[in-house]
Amino acid sequence: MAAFTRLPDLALRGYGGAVIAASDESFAEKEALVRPGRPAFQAETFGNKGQVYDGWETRRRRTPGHDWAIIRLGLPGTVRGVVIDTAWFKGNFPPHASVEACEVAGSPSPEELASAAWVEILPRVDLKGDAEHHFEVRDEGRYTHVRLNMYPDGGIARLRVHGEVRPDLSLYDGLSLDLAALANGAVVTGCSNEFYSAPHNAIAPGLARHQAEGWETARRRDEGNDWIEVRLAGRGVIRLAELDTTNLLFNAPGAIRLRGRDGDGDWFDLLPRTRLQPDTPHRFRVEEAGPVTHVRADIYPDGGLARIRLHGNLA
Ligand SMILES: NC(=O)NC(NC(N)=O)C(=O)[O-]
Repeated sequence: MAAFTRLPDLALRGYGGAVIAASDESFAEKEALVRPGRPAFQAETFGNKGQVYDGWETRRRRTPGHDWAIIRLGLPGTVRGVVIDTAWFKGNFPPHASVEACEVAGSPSPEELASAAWVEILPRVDLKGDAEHHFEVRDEGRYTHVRLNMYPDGGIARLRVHGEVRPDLSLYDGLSLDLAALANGAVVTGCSNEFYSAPHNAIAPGLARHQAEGWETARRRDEGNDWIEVRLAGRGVIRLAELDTTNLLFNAPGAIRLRGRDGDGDWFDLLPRTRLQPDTPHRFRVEEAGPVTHVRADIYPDGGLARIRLHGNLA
């Protein structure tokens, strides 16, 4: 698997991504492109529009041109790689695709985006049927939207746009914010175990609807404890910690300890070892702590967290 897939998928529906326009979606809906999870398939499930696919599928073109879809990134940022997945599209995959990107502030309509300064971040590539294609992107731009082009027509199950989140934090000037939020530019820099679900889930937007939408570790069989480390959105002072064990009923940690460090400095306590309850959104004030750039949460002994939110102010 390409290294860039460790980075968050900026287009993911759960991160606020949306497919806002497409040239055509006669056979299967464009929204599927940014759905989480592997594409599903059941043979010979014919509806009134043909075989049912978990993906975006256009009609067979009878005119020149090509099909395209515009995706608003939920998290604007720099793209390091894209995954174009033609899963289950075997006799109807597009033989070629390309990806463009643009940066437009605010909330532009699809019509307004037509005249944006689109940059080709992935030149036309060859595609196979029923395959996950990984393409590295070498472009330092910050983008808010991407346009997936397929030549000439066909079906693509998923588009993943992995990269580094680059939010516009000027909106928060003078205000407090969640310094640990992925959407604000925080990133998980390490964790002890991610057997069941990814640590980035713990700093994702919104609430976890079930256990798999949080971070969950395997059962520990030694004397140690699990932990997660986050590089904050910026250097800041934390005032309030929200430590959410929602959906962890029989596997919530028994306790948690929060420590912070400022750059390369030593770790110091933000929250001493504190008891946790299962399936509970705990809130704790953080008193008298100096500015930090990184936070480490130690959970005892294992389990995971649905969410970790660290509200405060940029220093
Ligand atoms: N059997 C098919 O999948 N046919 C086609 N697509 C759908 N969805 O039925 C097609 O023509 O590309």
